[in-house]
Amino acid sequence: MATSFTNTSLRIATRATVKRTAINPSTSFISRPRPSRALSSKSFPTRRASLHHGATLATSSSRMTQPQPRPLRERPVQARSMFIQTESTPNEDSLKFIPGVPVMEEGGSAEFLDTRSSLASPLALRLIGIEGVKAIFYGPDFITISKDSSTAWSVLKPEIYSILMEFFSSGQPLFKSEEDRDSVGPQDTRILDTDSEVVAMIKELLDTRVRPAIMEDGGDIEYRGFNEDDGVVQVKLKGSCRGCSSSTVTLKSGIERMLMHYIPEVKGVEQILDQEEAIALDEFNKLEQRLSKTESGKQDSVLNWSRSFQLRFPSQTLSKSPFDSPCTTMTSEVQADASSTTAARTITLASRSSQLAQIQTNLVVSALSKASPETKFQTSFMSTAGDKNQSQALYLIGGKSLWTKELEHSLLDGDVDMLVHSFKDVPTVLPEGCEIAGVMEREDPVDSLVVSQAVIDDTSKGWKSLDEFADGSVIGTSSVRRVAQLKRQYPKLKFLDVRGNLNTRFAKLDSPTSPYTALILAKAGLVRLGFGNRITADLNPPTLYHAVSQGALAIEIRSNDEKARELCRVATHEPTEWRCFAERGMLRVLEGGCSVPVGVSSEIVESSEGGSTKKTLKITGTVTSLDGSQHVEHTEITSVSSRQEAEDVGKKLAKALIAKGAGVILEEIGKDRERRIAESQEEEKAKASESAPAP
Ligand SMILES: NCc1[nH]cc(CCC(=O)O)c1CC(=O)O
Repeated sequence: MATSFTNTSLRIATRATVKRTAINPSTSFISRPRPSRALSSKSFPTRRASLHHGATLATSSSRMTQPQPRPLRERPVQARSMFIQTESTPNEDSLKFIPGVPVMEEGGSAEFLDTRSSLASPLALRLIGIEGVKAIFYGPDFITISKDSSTAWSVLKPEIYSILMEFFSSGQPLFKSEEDRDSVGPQDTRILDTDSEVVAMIKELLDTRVRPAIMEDGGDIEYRGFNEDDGVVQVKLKGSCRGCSSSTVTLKSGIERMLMHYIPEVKGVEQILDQEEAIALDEFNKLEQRLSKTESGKQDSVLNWSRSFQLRFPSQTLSKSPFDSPCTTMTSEVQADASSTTAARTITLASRSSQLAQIQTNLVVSALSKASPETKFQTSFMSTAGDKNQSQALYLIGGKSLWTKELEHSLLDGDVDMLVHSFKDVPTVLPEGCEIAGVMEREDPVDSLVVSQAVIDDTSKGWKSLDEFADGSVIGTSSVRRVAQLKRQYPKLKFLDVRGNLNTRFAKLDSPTSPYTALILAKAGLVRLGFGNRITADLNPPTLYHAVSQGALAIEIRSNDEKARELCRVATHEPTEWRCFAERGMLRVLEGGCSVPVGVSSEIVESSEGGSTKKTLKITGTVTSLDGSQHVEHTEITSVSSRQEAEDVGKKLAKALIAKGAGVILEEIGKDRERRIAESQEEEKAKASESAPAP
């Protein structure tokens, strides 16, 4: 990373918490019409096995001692459905390509550093043949490609995309033969009969705890040995971690501490470096020393920086979770003083790193660029608490700012300038210093029913609406709002949580062992991701009132950023803005986040009245008890002439709902949530004491 310090994108290059992707809508995403079926009926095995001592460790390890026969099979053909996503890694010269289909289907990983090793895999061979490509790494569902720093991604990407598309749509196997696959895959963490208990535990921890987190950032770690005399574990960092300076910090503060915590015999972790990595690291250390000596305000001629710098290492890295994504929690940050402004300011838009969030951010960028062609925009993606916690019910994690908190930190720190959110995920109360300055035109805000393909194809069923579903049919949704409203009208239906991105959800829906008859999802997300053709029916009010601000995108800025506010204003769709502010006004009074069963529907009707246009807001709000037994509904119809007035109508609506009994329903829900949170905390505590290290 040291070489990238020489330009003005200093903060970009060094903040690993912020993932950046250059804006180039035509190449960032390559999309084609979706097929009528889900991409893959196979969901990835999760490797986040929980770690217990003794017995559990032994049983889960035996799985690894007896490798299963793994027949080489044709890959499913994805001819019409390729959608390749890229994700930046903490290493500027490594990029994660996510084809949306499994890569290493049986788990594991493989790395190719030259033509010779690439002979095992036709895909790797083609990729390594691209001039400027230095290494290829296969993960479970991604391919990390590393380049030399003198070649730009913009030069490499088109060819990489076309090779990946061609390969994944051909149905060819990833490896030439089974032996080839076995020869490249990591054998390192397979637990052998000859391994001591300590080594088995190290391998288990690396495999179940460290590896999945590192893979998030496009890298991998390999176990290389354990010295019983001095207690040092040797590892090798691969993929995007190869030659990346922040991975050294990760190694020391994260992996080492964790291994030492669980295994008292471990006294340290040491990285095995290739020669060129050793040189790069040495350079980094020198630079780091130089930086810490640089005094405030002094000119640093070598790097041409004009301001003061701070070198900050996070002081506390392992407060709660023993190990999280290495580069989001443990990284060295070099930060330039943010006040070094230039005439042409580049506006950085940030969002979550999900595919939908990236698409939405790009939509906003193109709207802003249209409104202000002379302004430069770039994007930055990061994962949030909501993304990381995929297992717990949303209802229980509950924190209203699940999807926005980390992003808001970056905004307030001045690392980014605009946050792009699904408006429905934005809490009604924003942090001090932040505000919503832009609202883009809304997609259809309704929820849609997506019936499983098997049920549609089954001639004895062929159900296309909730009315037709047999008693006991299971609907997949994690939204208490949807469950509450539908329980009330369809007591025959059952509801089951479903999480993950849309591909994962469709895979769950269409799996042969699927418990679900159908899913209910926001139409806007389906449409934006190109899954519109999977919609079986829309569920309009009064069957189902949608979530507050559903289908709209909001741009959040720092309140003191006039330039950003001005840009947002031009790109704002006023009717959407007013409707959403009215809906949020209601929710704010009801004090609910997206996890309370509050539904809404709104419209603004324009009419001419004596030469001027009159805008009439019609808004209906609903509050339903969790079991569907109680339900209140109220409608306001008022003429409005500003966003503020619209918001006030929403507040008035909320008060009317409370007067009709909504307050009692919400209070009961609040109590229920507290009880369930307490229960799940008890469970966690019990689990934690079970798995605590032996004294
Ligand atoms: N809570 C998840 C969420 N947040 C935003 C959307 C996409 C739809 C939108 O922009 O409102 C979704 C998916 C869903 O509810 O199905």
